[in-house]
Amino acid sequence: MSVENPAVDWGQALASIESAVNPHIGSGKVADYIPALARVDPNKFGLAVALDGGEMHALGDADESFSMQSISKIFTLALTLKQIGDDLWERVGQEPSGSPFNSIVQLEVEQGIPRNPLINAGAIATTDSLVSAYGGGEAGADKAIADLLQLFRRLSQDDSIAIDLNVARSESDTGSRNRALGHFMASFGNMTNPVEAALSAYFRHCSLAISCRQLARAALFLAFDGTDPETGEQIITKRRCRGILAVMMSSGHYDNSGEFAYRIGLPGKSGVGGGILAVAPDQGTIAVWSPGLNQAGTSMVGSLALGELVKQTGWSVFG
Ligand SMILES: NC(=O)CC[C@H](N)C(=O)O
Repeated sequence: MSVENPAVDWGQALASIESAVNPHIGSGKVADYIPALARVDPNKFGLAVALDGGEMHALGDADESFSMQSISKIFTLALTLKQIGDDLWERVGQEPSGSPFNSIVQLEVEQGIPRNPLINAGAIATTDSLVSAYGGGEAGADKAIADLLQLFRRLSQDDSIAIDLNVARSESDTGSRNRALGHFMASFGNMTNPVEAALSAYFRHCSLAISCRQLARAALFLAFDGTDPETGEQIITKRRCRGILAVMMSSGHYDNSGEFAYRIGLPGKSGVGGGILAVAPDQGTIAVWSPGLNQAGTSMVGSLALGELVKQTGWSVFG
């Protein structure tokens, strides 16, 4: 669906992004329901664009690590589809929820089947499938996380990427809502592992610490039909890559997904750590980070930066 664009003048594009975001740096509200995230400096802003062939353009705090949070759900989904294939879709839907990320209301009406793999309930169910694919229980959770971490390190070409265990602990200590989602799905028979085992993997993948530069590099396979354009490694098939991008477009920002698609026109995924990953098919990936969030949990300044980037590059998939 992408269109041919003339070469982008990156010097000019980054300068326009910088002047568009500067007056707004610090706006929005830092997530505080996970105490470890509340301590992050709201004035941070970083952006990185990764292109085919290793070309990279960056701005601001692009080398500083932040908490990946729900952006990790994309990589968990990719690895789960690789491990168990389309069986996943028997227990998780593909429809937008129109509800907040941690909502429980639809689950009762829809018999414990979460709307999509990017809301918390759907990501917990997906993680549960992944844990089972690695043998199940706490040992399966540890193996799944070890493999996911290894995938990140390989894709970002950086072995220093790690899980921030303080954030993971903080999430677990305040994780009543996610536990409720897990047990509620279990009551409908939609959990295969003990809820705590699935959650221990879920909290850990949400707590991966990563920089914009590392994230943009790691996600590049999503812009090139599931294959890392530099190494040639196929991470997922073209068909599944297309499916993941479709789910990102329709559900990547919860009840803010429609507005994001309207304004930016790229498949994306936000996290309450203030990161947003956006994918421009056949062009490249963009990772942006600024901790202040809007009501739906999407970075305010990050989304402004993406709006300006699309204006400068013409990268919207809608032409
Ligand atoms: N939207 C998000 O980034 C939410 C992820 C967070 N780890 C949670 O479970 O609540």
